[in-house]
Amino acid sequence: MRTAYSVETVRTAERESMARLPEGALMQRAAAGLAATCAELLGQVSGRVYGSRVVLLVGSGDNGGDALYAGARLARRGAGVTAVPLAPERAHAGGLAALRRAGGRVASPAVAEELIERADLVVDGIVGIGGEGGLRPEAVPLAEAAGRARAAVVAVDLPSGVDAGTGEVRGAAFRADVTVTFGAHKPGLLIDPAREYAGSVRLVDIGLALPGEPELEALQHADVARLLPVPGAESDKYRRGVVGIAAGSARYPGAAVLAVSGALRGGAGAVRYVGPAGDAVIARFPETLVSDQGPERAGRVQAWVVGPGAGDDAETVAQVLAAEVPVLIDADGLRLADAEAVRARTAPTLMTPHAGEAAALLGVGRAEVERARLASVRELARRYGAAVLLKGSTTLVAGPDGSRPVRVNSTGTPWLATAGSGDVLSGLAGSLLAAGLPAVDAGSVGAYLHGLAGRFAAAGAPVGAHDVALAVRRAWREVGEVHRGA
Ligand SMILES: NC(=O)C1=CN([C@@H]2O[C@H](COP(=O)(O)OP(=O)(O)OC[C@H]3O[C@@H](n4cnc5c(N)ncnc54)[C@H](OP(=O)(O)O)[C@@H]3O)[C@@H](O)[C@H]2O)[C@@H](O)CC1
Ligand SMILES: Nc1ncnc2c1ncn2[C@@H]1O[C@H](COP(=O)(O)OP(=O)(O)O)[C@@H](O)[C@H]1O
Ligand SMILES: [K+]
Repeated sequence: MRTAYSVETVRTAERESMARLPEGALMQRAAAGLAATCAELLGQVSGRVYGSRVVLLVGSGDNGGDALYAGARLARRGAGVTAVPLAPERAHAGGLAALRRAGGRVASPAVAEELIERADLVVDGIVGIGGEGGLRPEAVPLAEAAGRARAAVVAVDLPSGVDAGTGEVRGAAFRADVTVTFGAHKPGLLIDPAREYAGSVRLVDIGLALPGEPELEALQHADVARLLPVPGAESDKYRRGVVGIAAGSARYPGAAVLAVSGALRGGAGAVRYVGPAGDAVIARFPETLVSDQGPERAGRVQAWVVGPGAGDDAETVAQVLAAEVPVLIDADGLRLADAEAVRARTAPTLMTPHAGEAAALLGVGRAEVERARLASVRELARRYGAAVLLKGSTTLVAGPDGSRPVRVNSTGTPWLATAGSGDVLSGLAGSLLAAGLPAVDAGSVGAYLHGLAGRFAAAGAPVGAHDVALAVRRAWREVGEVHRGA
């Protein structure tokens, strides 16, 4: 499990470690890790460290201190290192002295853009977890120059300008090729839009003992492998779970077919389809149990999926919400569901909106949800008393009370932004619910497999939702391998 901790938790751990260690020890560990990554990148960009040109952009806090000490290490290896302190009188004094002792130079912000243009490596040490608000105006031209330059850009702890705790980006921010972060991932490094600014993220262990719960957790292969439902010798199709799919309409029969295609690959022993698209479903998947009697009379299921392509069929949604089994609500179902009925449910509920649907439920604009995904998913979970999976470039899954930790999915690909791929996900996650997974696990395991399947199906070229459904089996096998190997 990969985790991310809030700034507050990291600060507490930092204080505890500092009390035990000699002064400056944490910063030296951070700087050593940072310098190692810088040296590696210089090797890639200019073939060597010796003789390469490095520019340090230095703010007035410890983030700048990290950059200066790392710069001193590079200067000792023969790099030409120039520091540009944005507020020279307040730059980290020990760091500046160390850089000078190692042969590094110090330049005025007036020449920063020129230096950046000629650099092999730019180190963004302007601001880290002490940052508030967006990048300050004087730093904006530097971020733009770094974006234009051919130099590799390394961010210290975080790209300056992004919000460490939420992943929000207000205005300009540095775009890094690599971010070297210390002690723990910060939530912003795993959540868009900030995640995109961070490039690839490397964690340097500086020996922090992190107490308390993480803010975010990301499942990895081994975690998913442990959660996958696998039939035992005594299993039969009913014991494996029956998932009911109440989806599709005369207008959107394809949504039903796609939800069923996901459900057939999610571990339930049988898929029951209820709705007006039975003929289309059977034509594609003869193994489906089809009924046109409505959810109440369709026969037993262990979980329902309701909503994909459902049009305006509010009665079906109401019937599903009244069932005493886990329910996944997606797409039109989210619009048609009565909020009181959702809150009154006693069995688990998993809602799976994309940003637009989440915005409609919260009564805000879509951009607001995309800007603040973590707060949005938590707020929805709290309001509905339901687990919520917020889809999109970063998929987040929050438990019913929106508390910590929220799961973040790391496997997706933008190729998944294709019509109907959400329907596949709802069938898949619903099937996992029917197989007995708790709502947050069903959502996060579903998103994990779906993301991996999207990668396999796409392999660098466009895909349709159907291709994603087909690739779920490969994703499952790949994850399962870890388990068998363990
Ligand atoms: N956690 C750990 O264990 C360890 C942490 N370490 C490192 O310490 C870093 C945290 O250091 P920190 O607390 O000194 O804050 P930091 O991020 O340098 O920024 C504060 C300064 O920036 C300024 N400033 C504020 N907002 C701004 C903005 N929007 N745009 C521009 N400037 C802005 C503000 O200046 P002022 O308001 O005074 O002008 C303030 O003085 C952390 O990220 C990591 O790198 C490691 O050394 C080892 C162990
Ligand atoms: N930029 C992106 N990066 C990664 N995954 C994405 C991106 N955009 C969309 N997705 C994923 O694609 C799927 C789209 O679902 P949804 O928006 O419901 O589409 P539809 O309604 O057409 O099925 C979701 O799983 C979502 O997380
Ligand atoms: K930074």
